[in-house]
Amino acid sequence: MNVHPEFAGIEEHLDQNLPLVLYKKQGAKHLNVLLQENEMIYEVANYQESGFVFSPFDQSKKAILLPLDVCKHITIPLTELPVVDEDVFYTKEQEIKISWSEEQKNKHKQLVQKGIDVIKAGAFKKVVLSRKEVVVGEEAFEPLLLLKRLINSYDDAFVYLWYHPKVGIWLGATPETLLYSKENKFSTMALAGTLPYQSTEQVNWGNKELEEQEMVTSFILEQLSGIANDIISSKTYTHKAGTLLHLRTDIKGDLIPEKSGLKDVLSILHPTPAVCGLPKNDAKEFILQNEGYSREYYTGFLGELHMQDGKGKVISDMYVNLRCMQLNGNEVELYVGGGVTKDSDPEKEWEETVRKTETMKKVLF
Ligand SMILES: C=C(O[C@@H]1C=C(C(=O)O)C=C[C@H]1O)C(=O)O
Repeated sequence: MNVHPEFAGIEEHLDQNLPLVLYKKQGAKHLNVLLQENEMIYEVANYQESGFVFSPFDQSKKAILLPLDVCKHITIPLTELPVVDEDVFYTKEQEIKISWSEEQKNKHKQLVQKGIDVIKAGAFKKVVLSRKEVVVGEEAFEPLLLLKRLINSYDDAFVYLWYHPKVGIWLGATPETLLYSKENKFSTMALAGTLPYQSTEQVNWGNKELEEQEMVTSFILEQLSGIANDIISSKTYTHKAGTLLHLRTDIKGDLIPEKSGLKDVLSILHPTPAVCGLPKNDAKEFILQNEGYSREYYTGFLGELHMQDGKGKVISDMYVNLRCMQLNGNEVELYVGGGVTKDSDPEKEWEETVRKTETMKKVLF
């Protein structure tokens, strides 16, 4: 097997502390690489730029851009990535390391209970509540090795490694598209509701999951109705994401250029009730006041802004930053959450977050 000649350059780029992103789309056979040639931090100004966007959850904070005109852009066939130890499809069954305490568990359950109480009191209908879990390894984790394992494990996800010396290293394998657009055509999805995958996708979804996913679909349809034409939504179906199942509805249509640019569409959609809640502003306020930590880029979005696809067409292709982690030497911070409604059970919500950490933990050890 030939290792692609550019690969050494990527390692060197990381060693030189220069910004980069490496990413693979669902089912793709190649890795995209953008290597920024200086260490400046560029912010997205108006979403008319070209490059790779990395946006935080909290829109009052700026999104970062790796601008195409200061980046070297390479694509590497997956067959030419370096071989790693377990380089068959990564199916290793392993014991998942526990890295949470009873105290953290109780804290999260109390947060969920508070969410339920506020919903029952009529303040809002849904809120997505999350937490951060820290995993400590015996030695420093190797970002490129973790990326390779994520690629091997989650072919259906958008898998990435993003680095900026002023922000840090983030990695993830997200199942959720925020917005794809080509000319005036767009597509998005409503993804919510979670069950463990236990060797079948034929599962009976409960009312809680059906309702919380429906809220996401209705929100998206309602928000887009003023700025898009010919909106079509698919049937709601079960979508497998690693060891989890979600409910998913695909939505597509035509944007009305006079009514909305990409910036407007993104600010209308983000954060959707899949990661924030409903009504959006009340839920967001509750999150910022009560979660007790900063989500940073988790549940933000990331992806291509006005870049060429394989056929030379200019597209934008953004994903919600889920199943993600921040790497810092031998410490990894995992970010996980779940949707809370009046029918939520704090114990089950806790377990759901534990299962979500497994997506990342599987590739750490
Ligand atoms: C918030 C997360 O995931 C989101 C919440 C889901 C849920 O509440 O069931 C399902 C998929 C995602 O939209 C996460 O993975 O941390």
